[in-house]
Amino acid sequence: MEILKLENIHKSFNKREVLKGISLSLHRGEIFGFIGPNGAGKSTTMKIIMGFIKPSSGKVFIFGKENTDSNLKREVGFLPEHPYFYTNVTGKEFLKFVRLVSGVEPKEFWNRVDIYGKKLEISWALDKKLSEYSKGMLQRFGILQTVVCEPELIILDEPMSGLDPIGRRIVMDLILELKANGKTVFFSTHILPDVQRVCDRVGVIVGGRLTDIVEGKDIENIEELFLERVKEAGLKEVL
Ligand SMILES: Nc1ncnc2c1ncn2[C@@H]1O[C@H](COP(=O)(O)OP(=O)(O)OP(=O)(O)O)[C@@H](O)[C@H]1O
Repeated sequence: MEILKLENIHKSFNKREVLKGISLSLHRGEIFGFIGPNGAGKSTTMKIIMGFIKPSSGKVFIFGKENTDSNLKREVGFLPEHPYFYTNVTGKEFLKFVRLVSGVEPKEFWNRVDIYGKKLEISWALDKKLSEYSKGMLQRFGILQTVVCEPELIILDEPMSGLDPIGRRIVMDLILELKANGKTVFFSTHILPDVQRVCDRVGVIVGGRLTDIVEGKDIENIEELFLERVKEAGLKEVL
Protein backbone atom coordinates (compact mmCIF):
# COMPACT_ATOMS: atom_id res chain seq x y z
CA MET A 1 0.00 0.00 0.00
CA GLU A 2 1.25 3.47 -0.84
CA ILE A 3 1.96 5.83 2.01
CA LEU A 4 0.72 8.75 -0.07
CA LYS A 5 -1.23 8.80 -3.28
CA LEU A 6 -2.37 11.78 -5.31
CA GLU A 7 -4.97 11.05 -7.94
CA ASN A 8 -5.26 13.57 -10.75
CA ILE A 9 -5.22 16.70 -8.60
CA HIS A 10 -6.43 19.89 -10.22
CA LYS A 11 -6.56 23.23 -8.45
CA SER A 12 -7.71 26.62 -9.65
CA PHE A 13 -7.48 29.94 -7.90
CA ASN A 14 -9.77 32.64 -9.33
CA LYS A 15 -10.38 30.53 -12.45
CA ARG A 16 -6.62 30.20 -13.06
CA GLU A 17 -5.56 26.56 -13.02
CA VAL A 18 -2.33 26.21 -11.03
CA LEU A 19 -2.33 22.39 -10.69
CA LYS A 20 -3.15 20.54 -13.88
CA GLY A 21 -3.58 16.90 -12.96
CA ILE A 22 -0.94 15.83 -10.45
CA SER A 23 -0.76 12.07 -9.86
CA LEU A 24 1.87 10.64 -7.60
CA SER A 25 2.55 7.72 -5.24
CA LEU A 26 5.06 7.54 -2.42
CA HIS A 27 6.30 4.25 -1.01
CA ARG A 28 7.13 3.54 2.61
CA GLY A 29 10.64 4.54 3.63
CA GLU A 30 11.51 6.63 0.61
CA ILE A 31 12.79 10.18 0.38
CA PHE A 32 10.98 12.00 -2.38
CA GLY A 33 12.21 15.42 -3.50
CA PHE A 34 9.89 17.91 -5.15
CA ILE A 35 11.50 20.54 -7.35
CA GLY A 36 10.15 23.20 -9.66
CA PRO A 37 10.54 26.88 -10.42
CA ASN A 38 8.87 29.58 -8.33
CA GLY A 39 5.10 29.41 -8.65
CA ALA A 40 5.13 25.88 -10.15
CA GLY A 41 2.67 24.58 -7.55
CA LYS A 42 4.83 22.83 -4.93
CA SER A 43 3.37 24.53 -1.84
CA THR A 44 -0.16 24.27 -3.19
CA THR A 45 0.31 20.51 -3.70
CA MET A 46 1.61 20.13 -0.13
CA LYS A 47 -1.25 22.17 1.35
CA ILE A 48 -3.72 19.98 -0.57
CA ILE A 49 -2.05 16.83 0.78
CA MET A 50 -2.41 18.22 4.29
CA GLY A 51 -6.06 19.06 3.66
CA PHE A 52 -5.51 22.78 4.35
CA ILE A 53 -6.95 23.62 0.96
CA LYS A 54 -9.31 21.57 -1.17
CA PRO A 55 -8.46 20.48 -4.69
CA SER A 56 -10.84 21.59 -7.46
CA SER A 57 -10.90 17.90 -8.41
CA GLY A 58 -8.92 14.76 -7.65
CA LYS A 59 -8.23 12.87 -4.44
CA VAL A 60 -5.45 12.42 -1.89
CA PHE A 61 -4.97 9.16 -0.01
CA ILE A 62 -2.69 8.78 3.01
CA PHE A 63 -2.06 5.21 4.19
CA GLY A 64 -4.87 4.20 1.87
CA LYS A 65 -7.46 6.52 3.45
CA GLU A 66 -8.75 9.71 1.96
CA ASN A 67 -7.04 12.70 3.61
CA THR A 68 -10.38 14.02 4.85
CA ASP A 69 -10.11 11.37 7.61
CA SER A 70 -9.16 13.34 10.74
CA ASN A 71 -7.53 10.28 12.40
CA LEU A 72 -4.64 10.60 9.99
CA LYS A 73 -3.36 13.91 11.28
CA ARG A 74 -1.14 12.48 14.03
CA GLU A 75 0.72 10.28 11.58
CA VAL A 76 1.62 13.14 9.27
CA GLY A 77 4.13 15.85 10.14
CA PHE A 78 4.21 19.07 8.17
CA LEU A 79 6.62 21.98 8.04
CA PRO A 80 5.11 24.87 6.07
CA GLU A 81 7.21 27.11 3.87
CA HIS A 82 6.81 30.06 6.23
CA PRO A 83 6.16 28.53 9.64
CA TYR A 84 4.41 30.96 11.93
CA PHE A 85 5.19 30.77 15.60
CA TYR A 86 3.72 32.80 18.39
CA THR A 87 7.09 34.21 19.42
CA ASN A 88 6.42 35.57 22.91
CA VAL A 89 7.08 32.11 24.39
CA THR A 90 10.21 30.04 24.85
CA GLY A 91 10.98 27.04 22.65
CA LYS A 92 10.09 24.74 25.56
CA GLU A 93 6.78 26.48 26.21
CA PHE A 94 5.86 26.10 22.55
CA LEU A 95 6.83 22.42 22.67
CA LYS A 96 4.54 21.87 25.67
CA PHE A 97 1.68 22.85 23.38
CA VAL A 98 2.98 20.53 20.63
CA ARG A 99 3.03 17.68 23.15
CA LEU A 100 -0.55 18.29 24.21
CA VAL A 101 -1.70 18.18 20.60
CA SER A 102 0.45 15.14 19.80
CA GLY A 103 -0.75 13.09 22.74
CA VAL A 104 2.75 11.61 23.24
CA GLU A 105 3.53 10.67 26.86
CA PRO A 106 5.54 13.45 28.61
CA LYS A 107 8.62 11.34 29.43
CA GLU A 108 8.86 9.96 25.91
CA PHE A 109 8.18 13.37 24.36
CA TRP A 110 10.86 15.26 26.32
CA ASN A 111 13.31 12.45 25.72
CA ARG A 112 12.74 12.90 21.98
CA VAL A 113 13.08 16.69 22.32
CA ASP A 114 16.45 16.06 23.91
CA ILE A 115 17.58 13.66 21.17
CA TYR A 116 16.31 15.58 18.12
CA GLY A 117 17.18 18.94 19.71
CA LYS A 118 20.81 17.82 19.98
CA LYS A 119 20.84 16.51 16.42
CA LEU A 120 19.42 19.80 15.15
CA GLU A 121 21.77 21.74 17.47
CA ILE A 122 18.91 23.76 18.90
CA SER A 123 18.69 22.29 22.45
CA TRP A 124 20.82 25.10 23.83
CA ALA A 125 18.21 27.68 22.76
CA LEU A 126 15.03 26.05 24.05
CA ASP A 127 14.82 28.27 27.16
CA LYS A 128 15.04 31.41 25.02
CA LYS A 129 11.99 33.17 23.65
CA LEU A 130 11.28 32.38 20.00
CA SER A 131 11.39 36.13 19.30
CA GLU A 132 15.14 35.94 20.02
CA TYR A 133 15.74 33.16 17.48
CA SER A 134 17.51 33.88 14.20
CA LYS A 135 15.87 32.78 10.95
CA GLY A 136 17.96 29.59 10.81
CA MET A 137 17.24 28.80 14.48
CA LEU A 138 13.49 29.16 13.84
CA GLN A 139 13.80 26.86 10.85
CA ARG A 140 15.60 24.21 12.94
CA PHE A 141 12.98 24.65 15.65
CA GLY A 142 10.24 24.18 13.07
CA ILE A 143 11.85 20.93 11.96
CA LEU A 144 12.23 19.83 15.59
CA GLN A 145 8.52 20.31 16.33
CA THR A 146 7.67 18.39 13.15
CA VAL A 147 9.88 15.35 13.77
CA VAL A 148 9.51 15.13 17.53
CA CYS A 149 6.08 13.52 17.12
CA GLU A 150 7.74 10.84 14.96
CA PRO A 151 5.03 10.77 12.28
CA GLU A 152 5.18 8.06 9.61
CA LEU A 153 4.94 10.60 6.79
CA ILE A 154 6.91 13.84 7.00
CA ILE A 155 6.17 16.65 4.58
CA LEU A 156 8.63 19.53 4.54
CA ASP A 157 8.13 22.62 2.39
CA GLU A 158 11.62 24.01 1.73
CA PRO A 159 13.22 22.73 4.94
CA MET A 160 16.63 24.14 3.93
CA SER A 161 15.31 27.68 3.65
CA GLY A 162 17.35 30.11 5.73
CA LEU A 163 19.87 27.50 6.82
CA ASP A 164 23.63 27.93 6.63
CA PRO A 165 25.71 25.08 5.10
CA ILE A 166 26.12 23.43 8.50
CA GLY A 167 22.39 23.63 9.16
CA ARG A 168 21.67 22.18 5.73
CA ARG A 169 24.01 19.28 6.39
CA ILE A 170 22.37 18.64 9.76
CA VAL A 171 18.89 18.59 8.22
CA MET A 172 20.02 16.35 5.33
CA ASP A 173 21.54 13.91 7.82
CA LEU A 174 18.34 13.95 9.84
CA ILE A 175 16.24 13.23 6.75
CA LEU A 176 18.49 10.25 5.97
CA GLU A 177 18.14 9.03 9.53
CA LEU A 178 14.34 9.30 9.36
CA LYS A 179 14.44 7.13 6.26
CA ALA A 180 16.69 4.62 8.03
CA ASN A 181 13.99 4.45 10.72
CA GLY A 182 11.38 3.57 8.10
CA LYS A 183 9.80 7.03 7.81
CA THR A 184 8.69 8.47 4.49
CA VAL A 185 9.86 11.98 3.67
CA PHE A 186 8.46 14.29 1.00
CA PHE A 187 10.24 17.63 0.73
CA SER A 188 10.40 20.53 -1.67
CA THR A 189 13.52 22.53 -2.32
CA HIS A 190 15.35 24.74 -4.79
CA ILE A 191 18.71 23.30 -3.78
CA LEU A 192 19.45 20.64 -6.38
CA PRO A 193 22.65 19.27 -4.76
CA ASP A 194 20.54 18.45 -1.70
CA VAL A 195 18.09 16.33 -3.70
CA GLN A 196 21.06 14.65 -5.35
CA ARG A 197 22.48 13.82 -1.95
CA VAL A 198 19.47 12.27 -0.28
CA CYS A 199 16.56 11.52 -2.61
CA ASP A 200 15.43 8.12 -3.83
CA ARG A 201 13.13 9.81 -6.34
CA VAL A 202 12.57 13.35 -7.48
CA GLY A 203 9.41 14.85 -8.94
CA VAL A 204 9.76 17.81 -11.28
CA ILE A 205 6.79 20.17 -11.39
CA VAL A 206 6.62 22.93 -13.97
CA GLY A 207 3.56 25.12 -14.53
CA GLY A 208 1.34 22.86 -12.42
CA ARG A 209 2.30 19.67 -14.29
CA LEU A 210 4.45 16.87 -12.98
CA THR A 211 6.75 16.58 -15.98
CA ASP A 212 9.11 13.88 -14.68
CA ILE A 213 9.78 11.48 -11.87
CA VAL A 214 13.49 10.85 -11.78
CA GLU A 215 15.18 8.04 -9.91
CA GLY A 216 18.47 6.26 -9.38
CA LYS A 217 21.48 7.41 -11.37
CA ASP A 218 19.38 9.85 -13.40
CA ILE A 219 19.17 12.11 -10.35
CA GLU A 220 22.82 13.04 -11.04
CA ASN A 221 21.65 14.89 -14.16
CA ILE A 222 18.68 16.56 -12.54
CA GLU A 223 19.96 20.09 -13.14
CA GLU A 224 20.11 19.68 -16.93
CA LEU A 225 16.68 18.07 -16.98
CA PHE A 226 15.24 20.79 -14.78
CA LEU A 227 16.60 23.61 -16.94
CA GLU A 228 15.40 21.84 -20.07
CA ARG A 229 11.87 21.49 -18.71
CA VAL A 230 11.75 25.13 -17.65
CA LYS A 231 13.02 26.19 -21.06
CA GLU A 232 10.40 24.03 -22.78
CA ALA A 233 7.69 25.65 -20.70
CA GLY A 234 9.05 29.05 -21.68
CA LEU A 235 9.41 30.23 -18.12
CA LYS A 236 11.79 33.09 -17.46
CA GLU A 237 11.94 32.83 -13.70
CA VAL A 238 14.25 30.00 -12.64
CA LEU A 239 15.13 28.96 -9.08
N1 LIG B 1 -4.27 31.48 -2.19
C1 LIG B 1 -3.93 31.72 -3.45
N2 LIG B 1 -4.69 32.51 -4.25
C2 LIG B 1 -4.39 32.73 -5.54
N3 LIG B 1 -3.31 32.19 -6.16
C3 LIG B 1 -2.51 31.40 -5.41
C4 LIG B 1 -2.79 31.12 -4.04
N4 LIG B 1 -1.82 30.28 -3.58
C5 LIG B 1 -0.98 30.06 -4.61
N5 LIG B 1 -1.40 30.72 -5.71
C6 LIG B 1 -0.76 30.69 -7.03
O1 LIG B 1 -0.58 29.34 -7.37
C7 LIG B 1 0.63 29.17 -8.09
C8 LIG B 1 1.47 28.11 -7.39
O2 LIG B 1 1.93 28.63 -6.14
P1 LIG B 1 2.79 27.76 -5.12
O3 LIG B 1 2.98 28.59 -3.90
O4 LIG B 1 2.16 26.45 -4.98
O5 LIG B 1 4.16 27.61 -5.91
P2 LIG B 1 5.57 27.02 -5.42
O6 LIG B 1 6.00 26.04 -6.45
O7 LIG B 1 5.48 26.55 -4.03
O8 LIG B 1 6.48 28.32 -5.53
P3 LIG B 1 7.79 28.81 -4.71
O9 LIG B 1 8.92 27.99 -5.20
O10 LIG B 1 7.92 30.23 -5.13
O11 LIG B 1 7.49 28.65 -3.23
C9 LIG B 1 1.30 30.55 -8.14
O12 LIG B 1 1.03 31.11 -9.39
C10 LIG B 1 0.62 31.30 -7.03
O13 LIG B 1 0.55 32.69 -7.35
